Amino acid sequence: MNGKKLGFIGTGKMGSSLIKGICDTEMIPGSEIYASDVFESYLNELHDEFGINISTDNMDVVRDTDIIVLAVKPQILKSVLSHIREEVTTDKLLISIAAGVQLDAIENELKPGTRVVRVMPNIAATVAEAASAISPGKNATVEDADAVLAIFGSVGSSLIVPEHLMDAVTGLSGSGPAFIFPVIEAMADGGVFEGLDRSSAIVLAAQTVMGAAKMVLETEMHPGQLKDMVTSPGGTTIRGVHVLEESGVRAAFMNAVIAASNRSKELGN
Ligand SMILES: NC(=O)C1=CN([C@@H]2O[C@H](COP(=O)(O)OP(=O)(O)OC[C@H]3O[C@@H](n4cnc5c(N)ncnc54)[C@H](O)[C@@H]3O)[C@@H](O)[C@H]2O)C=CC1
Ligand SMILES: O=C(O)[C@@H]1CCC=N1
Repeated sequence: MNGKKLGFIGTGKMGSSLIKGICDTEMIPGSEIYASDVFESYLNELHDEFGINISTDNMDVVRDTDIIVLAVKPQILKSVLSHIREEVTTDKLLISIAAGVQLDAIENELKPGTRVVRVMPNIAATVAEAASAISPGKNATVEDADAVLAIFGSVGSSLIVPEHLMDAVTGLSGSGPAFIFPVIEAMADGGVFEGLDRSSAIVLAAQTVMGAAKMVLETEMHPGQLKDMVTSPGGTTIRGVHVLEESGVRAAFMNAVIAASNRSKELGN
């Protein structure tokens, strides 16, 4: 980070997840992180746990830092931008993680030449396993894009996508953890139905999802090929796969991603 200070405006679920992930991985020490929120209790918790600098005034964060993550709800982003506009000089870099809000809508609220990068991370930043996609704005430099890739790469994986695909990313990996948590819960329910205790069932289900994901990422084999490795002819797994296919599970997951992407498009209008 070359001594650059990082700021967060908004320390709710996503802001605090990013701060926790970044502090835990020691990408940036808490003493170099500044955060503001309207709720003092969120700030105090983060200050006590990670030693970050806190304020209830967003202007303090803008003044004291070089890179500022906007982690407020899309619906209030515009009012936050208009409030901080005068302090956002061209030597600062703004990062928006707001779902749906397009780069030009952000840039238009700020002074000409302001450097903005749009990012869609996910909540797994809190355990340094986020999937993040990044789209640099028209004034962002290559160094800006690299810095943002490094920050979000420190709490998971990060890649660059053209901005028109950000809604797709939001539907897939931004919202995706909420599609997988119920899968883990439901698989554990199945285990409980068959007699396992709840906590063992949850550990077995969660580890199974993590192991399957790791195999996809590390072997680079097609998920279908990996599925075939588990399904013995006439065995147990194919019986379960048949039930899932009868339930239309693939279409349900596709439709969930499409619905969430469509909502992201709506938020941008
Ligand atoms: N929750 C998630 O999994 C993800 C959220 N996002 C995006 O992150 C952003 C934040 O979402 P969440 O953290 O889920 O929402 P949240 O509601 O948990 O956090 C928003 C925070 O902003 C604070 N806030 C409200 N008005 C403010 C103001 N004027 N100045 C400073 N802080 C203010 C709130 O007190 C709250 O702590 C949204 O734009 C969302 O689209 C992106 C990826 C994943
Ligand atoms: O549900 C939402 O709107 C936010 C954006 C992606 C994940 N959570």
